[in-house]
Amino acid sequence: MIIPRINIAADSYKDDLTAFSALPNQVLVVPTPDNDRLTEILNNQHKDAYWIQPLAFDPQDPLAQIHTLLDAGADKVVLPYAAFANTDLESSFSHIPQERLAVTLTPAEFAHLDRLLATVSVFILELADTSAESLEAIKAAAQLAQKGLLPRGGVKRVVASFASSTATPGLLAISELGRLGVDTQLSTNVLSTGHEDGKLNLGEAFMATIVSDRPDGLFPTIVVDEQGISLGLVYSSLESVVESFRTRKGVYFSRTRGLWHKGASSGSTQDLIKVHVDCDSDALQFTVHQHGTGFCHNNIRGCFGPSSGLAHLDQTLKSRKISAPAGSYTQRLFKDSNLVQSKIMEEAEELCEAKTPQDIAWETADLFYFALVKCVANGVSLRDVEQQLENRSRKITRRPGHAKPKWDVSAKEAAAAAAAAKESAPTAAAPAASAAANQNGKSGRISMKSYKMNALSAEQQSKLLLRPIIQSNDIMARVKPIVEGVRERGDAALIELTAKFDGVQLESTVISAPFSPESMVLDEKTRAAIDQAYDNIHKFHAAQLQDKALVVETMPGVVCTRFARPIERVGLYVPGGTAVLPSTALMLGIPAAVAGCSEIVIATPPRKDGSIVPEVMYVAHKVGASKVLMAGGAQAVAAMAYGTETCPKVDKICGPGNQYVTAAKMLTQIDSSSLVSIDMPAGPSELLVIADMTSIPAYVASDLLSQAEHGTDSQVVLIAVGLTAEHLAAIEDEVHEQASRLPRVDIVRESIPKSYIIEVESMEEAMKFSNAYAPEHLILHLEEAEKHVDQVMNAGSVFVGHWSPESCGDYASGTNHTLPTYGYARMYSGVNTDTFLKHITSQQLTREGLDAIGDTVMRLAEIEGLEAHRNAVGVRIRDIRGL
Ligand SMILES: NC(=O)c1ccc[n+]([C@@H]2O[C@H](COP(=O)([O-])OP(=O)(O)OC[C@H]3O[C@@H](n4cnc5c(N)ncnc54)[C@H](O)[C@@H]3O)[C@@H](O)[C@H]2O)c1
Ligand SMILES: N[C@H](CO)Cc1c[nH]c[nH+]1
Repeated sequence: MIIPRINIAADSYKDDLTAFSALPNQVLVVPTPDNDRLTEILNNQHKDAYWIQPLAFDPQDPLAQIHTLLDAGADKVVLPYAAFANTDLESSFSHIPQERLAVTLTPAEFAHLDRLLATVSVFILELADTSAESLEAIKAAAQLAQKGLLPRGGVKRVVASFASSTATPGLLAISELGRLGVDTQLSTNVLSTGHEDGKLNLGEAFMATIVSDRPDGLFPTIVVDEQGISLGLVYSSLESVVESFRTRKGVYFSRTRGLWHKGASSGSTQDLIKVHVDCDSDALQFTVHQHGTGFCHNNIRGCFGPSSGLAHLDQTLKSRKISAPAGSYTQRLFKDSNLVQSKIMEEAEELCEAKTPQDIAWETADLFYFALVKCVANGVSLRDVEQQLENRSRKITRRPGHAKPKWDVSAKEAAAAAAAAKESAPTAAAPAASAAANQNGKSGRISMKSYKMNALSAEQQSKLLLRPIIQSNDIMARVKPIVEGVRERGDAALIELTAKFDGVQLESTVISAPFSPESMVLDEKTRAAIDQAYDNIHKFHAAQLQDKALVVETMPGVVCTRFARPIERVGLYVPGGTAVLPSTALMLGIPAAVAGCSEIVIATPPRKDGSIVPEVMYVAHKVGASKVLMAGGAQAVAAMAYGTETCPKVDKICGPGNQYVTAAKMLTQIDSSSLVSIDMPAGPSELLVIADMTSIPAYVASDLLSQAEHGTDSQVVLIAVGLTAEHLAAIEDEVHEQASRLPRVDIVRESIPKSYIIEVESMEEAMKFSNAYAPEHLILHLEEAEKHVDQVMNAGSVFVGHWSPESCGDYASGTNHTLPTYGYARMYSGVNTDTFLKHITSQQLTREGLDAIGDTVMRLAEIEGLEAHRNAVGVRIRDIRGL
């Protein structure tokens, strides 16, 4: 093997680095370790395996300089024997891995080689000539040094170094050294990638130590890409290697075509990165950067098939960056760095929360995907990332590796434990202590972002209308196998998924009516509250029922009718993930019962003990549900959509839920084999408050927080109409103070930063923004609030004036709380009695009526070319008119 010695003090050093970069190692000779050129070379993230040979060290602290060089990415530091001569090797060098140190020895110092065997891995023997005497000396040294393997694998190396051009060895001498297992180090002054007088050709010198074991004298050559992934197997000849070093391209020897410049005709050329020789010096490995479609003539990347895993993802993303299909998710990610950032944070959090091996693999895959999107979007390849890892592995001084305080979970847990201990102490001040404990070690003000409408561009205003990002593609990918599992394997899948996601091992999945009294035992106060809520909600929803048919005589003798019929079988999803919501059972069950649905199935996640909360069971009983399905999430929706052995298939699924529930509703709705419809895509709760100077800060803040506490994805918005700075500050103070006292402060700490305040000058501006946002809930904290209801065009439900907290609508006033979110209030109504009805129309015509309308129908049928339609009227008209 040839090892070029590059003097980086020379003017030609950059050209030399490039010309000899394909060799596995280079020795860089530098005047001192702290050399600017060297720093620049080592700062390049694609460091080569450089052996750094400083000619002079700081005598005060040579070890510190060696550490610095190794940490900076030097593969080895080359020291003169003098550095080891009068030192206790054990105490000075044992902390430096042997494979990171090389020593230069003059002929007079060869005898000391023995002493260094446990400290260095490379012995560079300086030779004045290639005389038989010199070769004999180096042979003896080699026999001594090459005994045994290095502790971490690999072998010790002996290198013959020829200092001056007068002593340049010929190819024969290099070959002879190679047979002894000795590498040859040569100054770049005596090497050339071309053919220059008085210089050795690099390719020829390189090949001098390599011996083919084939009758045709060729060298099997494995071609790999930058990541070491095999592209194919080819053959090299002396001539092709010489040409490859000269052009720094992939050049091989084709047994049919001779010298083969890869890609010359196809365009799939290769930049040469490295040439390695195998351990017994009879085969080569070319590392290349492959251009074009790939290496293989079958138009794929490699002859052994396409790449897989991260390398495949890296290539796919790179090609998508050039030509992603318009509107594709990846294209959206490339354009929206905020979206990528949000996804990385989201996936990192999910990975931290993942517990099972399957979930950890899933979340890691998600995180890798978005991280790689960020890399590719910014021109960073997977190889660059791997290079960073390799660079880090070269450091010998380790960082402590502590997490930043913001992410230090142990510190947070310690703080939470301290706060909890303080809370339980008899002298602790209850509210403050509970706030500290509830914050789970987090501190800092809980505040919404703030904007002034007149400072925002139209584009910025539109961005504010978007809800916190929900990645439907991702969620869909997770939900699909769940839905398919339940469709194909019914109850068995349901039981498995409930164990996985809800941590409950169920024996059976459904409770059938009549429900046992023990399952719905409630204290009096709770029962009375549910009863009163039930009565009000029932009253309001019963009033919506039009039990009389609509009858209109559109022309004399032409009577059109519309009448309602209940949807027979309905499935009601009652969320139960982060909060148990019997109120949702009321909001869905009552209109279904009022509408007259004959089969009502209520699905809700079971508690850890495998039971359903008695409040939900009591509501199920009151609304006449036939079954309670003990399942949550996508699996519950799938069970109701397709039916299982125990869960009846329903015709419509209603109810809110998290993103898995919503995605499953949408998936099953578009599957025509399920024949199921849904109410609407109801997602994370949201609220918009419009407040003027008559608003009461504590009330405004309490309303905002009432929805912010639902989930981390909830969003609340405050439109401040002409508020003074003091008034606004009072609301913000209330938000922080009230939030800090909430048991669900952890959720609020995540949802409030996704929420915002927007200051406007007038009510017109406020209403315009609110209608564009189309909130699920709208609260008017305004003077004479009722006068503004007329201007509300888009909202799920409106709460008018200071005395109408949104919570009343959530529970008991009578209106429904299952409402459209994400802006769907532009086109959807909240759940109501009609949700559980379908309308059928009918008509009856008299003889006179048909006579009067007949010509119109026949003409229109004629225009559409539908003769049978025309004839159905014509055949009767002929009788009526006696034609
Ligand atoms: N718009 C409305 O009218 C309205 C009303 C009430 C509640 N909500 C909303 O409903 C939502 C309720 O969400 P929730 O999570 O508390 O309860 P949920 O019942 O909707 O979801 C819980 C279920 O999600 C599934 N799940 C959890 N992690 C999963 C994962 N990693 N993969 C697959 N499935 C998983 C589990 O099966 C679990 O049973 C909240 O966003 C709330 O704001 C909306
Ligand atoms: N606010 C929710 C609708 O977005 C419903 C609810 C249930 N319990 C309390 N609130």
